[in-house]
Amino acid sequence: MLFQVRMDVNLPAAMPAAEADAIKLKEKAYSHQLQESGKWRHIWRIAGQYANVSVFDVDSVEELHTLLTGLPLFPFMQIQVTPLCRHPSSIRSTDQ
Ligand SMILES: O=C(O)C[C@H]1C=CC(=O)O1
Repeated sequence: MLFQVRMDVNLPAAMPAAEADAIKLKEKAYSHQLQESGKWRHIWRIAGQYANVSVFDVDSVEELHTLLTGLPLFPFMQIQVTPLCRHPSSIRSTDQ
């Protein structure tokens, strides 16, 4: 099951830089692990914003929920989830 996920990050202005850097490092490692597993298919920065658009390939909505709530930055994110299905005009398989 494919889902588009938009993540908008809002770290508190009062958060010490070292704490923010530590969370971002954990987030990067978590994200790399999920990208390597194939669960997190795409991640794109939204130009000019501390936000991304990602595509997740998961077995269930519950799995997506578990992965998203496990993000180290989850407490500081607004997340929008959009289910995706194959477009009839697409020349690509869902594997690409
Ligand atoms: O920077 C972001 O968009 C937030 C988050 C998502 C992956 C990651 O490494 O950080």
